[in-house]
Amino acid sequence: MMPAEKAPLLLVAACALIDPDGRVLIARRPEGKAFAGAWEFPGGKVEAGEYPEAAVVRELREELGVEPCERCLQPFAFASHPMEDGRHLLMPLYVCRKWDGFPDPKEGQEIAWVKPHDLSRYALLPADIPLAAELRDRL
Ligand SMILES: Nc1nc2c([nH]c(=O)n2[C@H]2C[C@H](O)[C@@H](COP(=O)(O)OP(=O)(O)OP(=O)(O)O)O2)c(=O)[nH]1
Repeated sequence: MMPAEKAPLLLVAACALIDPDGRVLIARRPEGKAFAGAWEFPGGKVEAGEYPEAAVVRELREELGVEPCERCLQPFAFASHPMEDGRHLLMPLYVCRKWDGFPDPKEGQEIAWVKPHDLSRYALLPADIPLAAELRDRL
């Protein structure tokens, strides 16, 4: 899709949790959500007045019951992607290697710990495909 010259931005913040073996946590969007069945990095929309790191902490808590160390969220890459509804997605992706708690899917989503070079085997959301390539090449 050709990007439109003007489009309202949708700001979403996401995070790749990295375990001690270098695997990345991805989650499968549950039934009932837009893009159900696609794999993504945990995260969600940044609320009005919220900064992106706080949005990541809030979403990881809500979706997975984990408490990342906010200082340990490391900016890694971003997605800039035209959406089908006419908006334009801008999504910083952080990486995080330190958190409290054990990731436990709270919203019926499936989760997987995946080696970066295996991320391409999963049906990721389109905006995430270049991010997966960056994780493979730079992590
Ligand atoms: N969380 C997340 N969203 C992504 C990724 N890649 C991508 O294109 N998106 C898109 C899908 C959605 O259009 C949007 C995020 O919306 P969402 O529905 O997950 O956010 P949310 O949890 O705040 O949603 P809600 O409360 O409105 O249901 O960003 C990704 O890796 N992680």
